[in-house]
Amino acid sequence: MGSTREVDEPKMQVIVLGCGGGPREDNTTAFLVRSTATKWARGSLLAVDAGTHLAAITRILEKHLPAKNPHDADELPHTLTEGPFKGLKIPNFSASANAGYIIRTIVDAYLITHPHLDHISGFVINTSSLPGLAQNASLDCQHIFNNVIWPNLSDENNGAGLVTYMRLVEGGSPAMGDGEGKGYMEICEGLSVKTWSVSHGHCIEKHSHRGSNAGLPEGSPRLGPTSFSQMERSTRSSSGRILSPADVLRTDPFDRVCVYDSSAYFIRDIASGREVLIFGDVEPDSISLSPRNKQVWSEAAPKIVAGQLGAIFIECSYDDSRSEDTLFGHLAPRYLIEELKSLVAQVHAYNGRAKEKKKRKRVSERNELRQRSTRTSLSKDSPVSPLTRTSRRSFEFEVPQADGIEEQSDGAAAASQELTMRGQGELLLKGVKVVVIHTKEKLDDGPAIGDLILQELLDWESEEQLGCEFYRAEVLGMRCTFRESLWSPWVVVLSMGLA
Ligand SMILES: Nc1ncnc2c1ncn2[C@@H]1O[C@@H]2COP(=O)(O)O[C@H]2[C@H]1O
Repeated sequence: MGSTREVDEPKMQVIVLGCGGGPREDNTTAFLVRSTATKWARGSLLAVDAGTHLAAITRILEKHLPAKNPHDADELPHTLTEGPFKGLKIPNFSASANAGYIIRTIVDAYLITHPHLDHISGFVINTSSLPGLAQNASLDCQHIFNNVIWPNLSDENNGAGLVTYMRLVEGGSPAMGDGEGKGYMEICEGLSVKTWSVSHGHCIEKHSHRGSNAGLPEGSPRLGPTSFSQMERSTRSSSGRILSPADVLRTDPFDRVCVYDSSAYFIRDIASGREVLIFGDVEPDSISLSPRNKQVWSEAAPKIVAGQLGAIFIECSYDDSRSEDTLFGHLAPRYLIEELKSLVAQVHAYNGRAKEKKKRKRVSERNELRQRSTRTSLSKDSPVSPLTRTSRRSFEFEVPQADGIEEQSDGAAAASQELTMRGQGELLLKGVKVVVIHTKEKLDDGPAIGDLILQELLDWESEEQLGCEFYRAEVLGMRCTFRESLWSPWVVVLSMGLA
C-alpha cells in the first residue's frame, strides 16, 4: 500500500508569475508549470504565457535567496529551501543571475495562448537581453518579430535565430503519444500538451485578416462547432424576426467578422498522467461568433470523471456589473458559470454514455450466454445451422433498448437542456478546482476586483450547485497571492507572494 506521503506528494506545480489582465503591466498573465518528477532538471519548466517573466522570477528569488556572503563561493551551488523554487539548485549569488539561469537553462518552452501584449511582453523583451536563448514558442510572432515592433529574433524570414516557432496541431496529433497520452505532444522534460483553439471576441473592423476566419473565402464567416441556434442571446430584426448572431452575419455576405483566436491547453504530467487545464483569454460560447468552448469541456469531462484533472485555470476578467457589449471577448462570473454548466452537461453526457456502454456490454454478455446454450440445443436436434440462427440481425433484435440519455442523438445537448430546466449542477463538478485568472483592476476605491468576482461566483455556485471550488488571485502591492493556497493531492499552485 502506498504511504500517505506518496499520495499527497504533488505531481505538478504551477507557479503564478502574473494573474492580472491589465491595466497594471507588472502583473500580466504568466505561469510556470513543471512535473515534480523531473526534480528541476534542465528543460523541465514550461512557461505558459509570459506577460511578465524575468522580472517576476527575479522578485521571487529576491524574497527567497539565503542571506550570504557574496564572496564565499563555497556556498554554491545552493539548494533553495523555501518559496516556489524550493528544491532548485542555484549556481549564482544574485537574484538576477539566478533568474537568468532559470530562464536559460530550466525553462524549455513558451506556450503562448494568444499574441496579445499582456500575454507576451515579458517573453519578447527577455529574448533581446539574453543572447543564446533559443526557445520554442507556440506563437506565430510574425506581427511582433517583424523588424518594426521588435527585431526579428526568430529563426524564420532571415531572423536572428533565437526563437524557434512550434506550431501545435489543434486537438492533438494522432501521430503523437501512446495510450492515454495519445495526441499529446511532449513539450518539455516531463510534460506533454494538447491544445484547443477558443475564441476571444472579435475585431471591431469587418475583415478576416487573422484569427479563425483567416483564409476563408469572401463572405463565408467561419462558424464554430456549436450551432448559433443554441444561443440564448439574440437580436431582433426590423421585421420583428428574432435573429441569432449568425443570422446577423449572414444578412450581408460581405460583412465578415475577424474572431481573435486564443487557446486552451491540457498540460499533462507524463509520469503520473495528471493534468491541468489552462485557458487563455476566452469569451462565452453563448455570445461568441465562433463558439468553441464546448469542445474543450467535452475533452475535460472524462478527465474529471476519472479524477485526472487537478485544476482549471480560466479567466474571469470582469465582475457581473460589466455589460455584455463591453466584455471585449472576456468572461464575467455569470458567463463563467454558464461555461461550467456546459462542462456539467458534458460530464452528464459522458456518464450517460459510460453507463450505456456498461449496460450494452452486460446485455451482450447475457445474449452471448443465451446464444451459446441455444446453439448447443440446436446443434442437437435442428437441421438449421446454429450460425444461421445467430446472425447479426437476430442478435440486434434481441438487444433491449437502453433507457435514458443514450436515446438522445446529442447527449450533451439533452443534458444541457435538463440542466437549464432544473438550474442544478447536482454537484457533478465536486472537487474540481477553478482558479480565476486575468482579473482586471477597476482602479477605484471599491473592494478588490478579485474579492468581488469570487463573491459573485460563490453566490452563483450556491444557486447552481455545480460542486466546484473557486480560487482567485489578487494583486497586493507588487505581488499576487491566493487568499487560500491551493493544494490538491497532485497539484500545488504557488503564486508570487506565497512561501
Ligand atoms: N472596442 C474596444 N473598446 C475599448 N477597449 C477595448 C475594445 N476592445 C478591446 N478593448 C480592451 O483592450 C484590451 C486588450 O487586452 P484584453 O483582451 O485583456 O482586454 C481588452 C479590453 O480591455
